[in-house]
Amino acid sequence: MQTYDVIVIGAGPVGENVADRAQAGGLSVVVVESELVGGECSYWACMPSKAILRPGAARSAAQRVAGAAEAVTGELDVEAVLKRRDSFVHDWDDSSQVEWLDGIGVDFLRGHGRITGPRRVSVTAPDGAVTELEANQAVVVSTGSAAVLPDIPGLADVEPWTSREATGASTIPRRLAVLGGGVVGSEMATAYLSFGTEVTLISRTSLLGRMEPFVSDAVVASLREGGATVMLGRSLAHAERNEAGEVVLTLDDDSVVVADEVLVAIGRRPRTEDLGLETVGLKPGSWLEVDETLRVQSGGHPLLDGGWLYATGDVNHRALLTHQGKYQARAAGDVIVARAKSDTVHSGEWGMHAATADHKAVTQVTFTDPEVASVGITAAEAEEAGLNHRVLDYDLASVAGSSLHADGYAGHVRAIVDEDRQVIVGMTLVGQDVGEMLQSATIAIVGEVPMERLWHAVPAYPTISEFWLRLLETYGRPQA
Ligand SMILES: Cc1cc2nc3c(=O)[nH]c(=O)nc-3n(C[C@H](O)[C@H](O)[C@H](O)COP(=O)(O)OP(=O)(O)OC[C@H]3O[C@@H](n4cnc5c(N)ncnc54)[C@H](O)[C@@H]3O)c2cc1C
Ligand SMILES: NC(=O)c1ccc[n+]([C@@H]2O[C@H](COP(=O)([O-])OP(=O)(O)OC[C@H]3O[C@@H](n4cnc5c(N)ncnc54)[C@H](O)[C@@H]3O)[C@@H](O)[C@H]2O)c1
Repeated sequence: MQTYDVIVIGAGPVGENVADRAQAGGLSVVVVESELVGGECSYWACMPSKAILRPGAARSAAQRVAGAAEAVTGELDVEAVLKRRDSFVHDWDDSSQVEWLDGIGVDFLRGHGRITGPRRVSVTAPDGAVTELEANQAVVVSTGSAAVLPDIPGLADVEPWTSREATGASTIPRRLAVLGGGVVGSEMATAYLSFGTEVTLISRTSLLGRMEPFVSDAVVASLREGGATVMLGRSLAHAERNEAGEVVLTLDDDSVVVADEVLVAIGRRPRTEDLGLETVGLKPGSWLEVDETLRVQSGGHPLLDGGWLYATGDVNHRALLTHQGKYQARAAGDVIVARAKSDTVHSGEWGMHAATADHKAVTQVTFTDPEVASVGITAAEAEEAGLNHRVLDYDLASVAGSSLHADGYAGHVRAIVDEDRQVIVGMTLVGQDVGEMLQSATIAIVGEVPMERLWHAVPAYPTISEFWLRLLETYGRPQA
């Protein structure tokens, strides 16, 4: 039995950050990882997906500026794109990340971690060796999530791609069908379209359905303009591979889509099935519900007494995004230290040990073309919450900076204002390169900057950020 103050199961971006904060606070920490240190994000998600999206975005950006367009006339060099992707994923080798853990004084065990009882974890190494661990202070579950594969007749037999195969491909199919119009489906449709693949995107609903409605309209229009077939309001009924090796998908209206591969991107499930949750009164395979300090809700179960179990990142289902998970990790690592030292815990709204932004200011950039950037709530969510609010809309094409940025720039911004407090509580932008403008809205929301004060935050001319001024003009000058 080896004893540490903190045991972290899962060394994705989130687990790594919990370990870093707890260690920096003077606690002894061990991290357990069954695959690669760096997790899904580094090797099969954020980094490779953005690496394969960026060349298409760079080409389109040049093609939208007369003068530059004439200099960019060819197709993407897909081999070079994939080579650049491989450099971002370090050829799926995590030695630099393992070295980093070592450098910060965190111990590392490669193997599958399972909880065996209160504060106890058993680790089975790839060679079958078992190490038993005990935590003085906390066990933190940061095991992330995996792609959901629906139980649709024939689908498993066609060996569908998940996001792992889509982001890690070494050869590009001529035809790709994409099932699911969420973030993964929309981004991968965009990337493969840029490679010259014939893309068919099948979605039950509009695309990126939880966002403002104008988002789907813009992304669907641009995918179609780029040559993709986008089928909305359709689901998959049956799949098979024919003798020629093609994937034949039959949809609910009996229409048929034929492709070389099918990517299934219909959401995520928590990686908690084989984690020993049953040994502490929790349900295997469930998301781990946490309080504001990321401590797993005990539901009164005596085995969780003392609040020793934490869950950070995708596995707690608060916001399945790397940056939100890392934000939780900083709070969790610090609060474990505070509790260990009997220091004050700041768990109130916006306290340093509370993950308040998970409810009020989740940020997300979807790297479709046009990009989508969102923070806080949508108009529909404000309505649902019964908030006294006002919706401000502005056409980004009418901003001087955007017309300089790209010929025929198309885009839209919507802000949601809490009228009782006169502060912005949500913003969504669609348009080329809007991702880099999101942080200004995030600061306005988290800082609860009054509309009246925002008039003094003067955007530089001629930048796209002048949309701020246009939104304020739409809202109206403060009355004397
Ligand atoms: C295609 C795709 C693109 C994405 N792009 C973005 C993006 O651009 N921006 C963004 O913010 N988010 C993006 N995401 C989401 C992002 O990948 C996740 O939110 C993030 O990886 C969550 O981090 P995590 O540390 O919680 O989990 P993970 O990254 O999943 O890491 C969990 C780790 O735990 C390990 N593990 C699991 N079970 C055990 C066990 N029992 N014992 C030991 N180890 C275990 C796993 O091997 C894994 O390494 C994307 C997701 C996908 C699928
Ligand atoms: N740029 C980014 O920030 C980024 C990129 C990729 C992924 N991610 C994260 O990864 C997570 C997973 O992405 P995702 O796209 O897999 O999930 P998602 O939840 O974004 O979208 C899943 C889509 O599939 C649909 N769907 C569900 N069941 C279906 C079924 N049986 N048949 C057809 N459609 C079905 C849903 O209606 C939804 O539109 C997201 O929550 C996101 O936060 C983020």
